[in-house]
Amino acid sequence: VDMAGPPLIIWEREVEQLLLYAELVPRLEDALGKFSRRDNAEVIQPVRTTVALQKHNGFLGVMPTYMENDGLLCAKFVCFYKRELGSALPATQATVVLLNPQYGNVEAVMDGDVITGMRTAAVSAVSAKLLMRPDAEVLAILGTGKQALSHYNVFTEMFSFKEVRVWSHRKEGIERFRQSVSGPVTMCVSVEEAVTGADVIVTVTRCTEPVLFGRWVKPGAHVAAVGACRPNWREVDDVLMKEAVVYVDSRDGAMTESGDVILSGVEVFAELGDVINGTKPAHREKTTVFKSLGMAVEDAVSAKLVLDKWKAKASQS
Ligand SMILES: NC(=O)C1=CN([C@@H]2O[C@H](COP(=O)(O)OP(=O)(O)OC[C@H]3O[C@@H](n4cnc5c(N)ncnc54)[C@H](O)[C@@H]3O)[C@@H](O)[C@H]2O)C=CC1
Ligand SMILES: O=C([O-])C1=[NH+]CCC1
Repeated sequence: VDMAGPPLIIWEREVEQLLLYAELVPRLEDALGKFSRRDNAEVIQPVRTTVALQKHNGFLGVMPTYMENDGLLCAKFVCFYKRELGSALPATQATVVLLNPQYGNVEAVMDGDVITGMRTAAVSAVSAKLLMRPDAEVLAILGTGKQALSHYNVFTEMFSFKEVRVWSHRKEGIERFRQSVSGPVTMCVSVEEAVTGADVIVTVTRCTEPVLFGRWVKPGAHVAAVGACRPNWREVDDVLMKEAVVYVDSRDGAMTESGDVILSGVEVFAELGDVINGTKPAHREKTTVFKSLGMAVEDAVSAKLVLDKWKAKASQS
């Protein structure tokens, strides 16, 4: 172990080349299951600490975790901002740090943007795998940013939808999105048009007020709600939250950070990890919402996968 040397630096392009959904998804399922077992000897993951960046209308989120049996000590620093509508600046910026749990030195510093994009989308895909109806045909994505793109990629890789619809508040956004994906998309000018009759709906906007309303959602649909990560931000309305069986990544995270959960007053039915562990049922036939906030264990197993693959590649050359 090189405790004195500088950490490895692995940046965006390399992370992009090394991370594959097919390898990431099973590791994320394992991490979600471990987290929900609440065994402190296995996983420690406190709710992330957020520091307000008042002048810049944003927050720094610090997301540490220790996964003892995996020998993983990791922290992500993620800044996220409430941007003006149409701002070209990114909504989030992230860096992941892997430490040696025995010695405490930093082993690797990695770009966290690709990891955040891919692990968030892959976890939403896991929620769909568990909670959507088996005959799901239509996917609707609200938003056309980074998360929209990663969600499109993993959902079309894992499932075969007959139609993928995309909505954004700006036409240019949808056009750009259409040009950056390899498969077909139906461009929608209104949210209602995009979600009516959809079997799976992904909300990946920067909205702080509801953009998806329950009255438009087909009974039995599955919604992965990914934006709105502050206790006073919303992306979906009370009608949808109350109609749905609500699943989350972390109960404590949702009760601390999710405006959609806190302000609608709904009861969280289960964590995704509970379903993976077989301790809570998957209500596929009902309308379901998976409220995602993002967890450190997801970043940790993603970063470990990147590091392992980086090392394997380095030893070959
Ligand atoms: N649950 C999780 O683990 C994570 C959640 N997020 C959240 O996901 C959301 C999307 O993130 P990115 O794709 O990186 O952002 P982005 O900035 O790349 O894309 C945001 C999208 O929202 C649209 N948008 C912006 N303001 C809007 C408004 N007022 N109404 C409707 N649409 C609006 C933009 O046109 C764009 O299509 C953010 O809220 C972010 O905080 C991000 C990372 C992880
Ligand atoms: O988990 C994550 O990286 C984030 N969740 C909300 C903004 C960033």
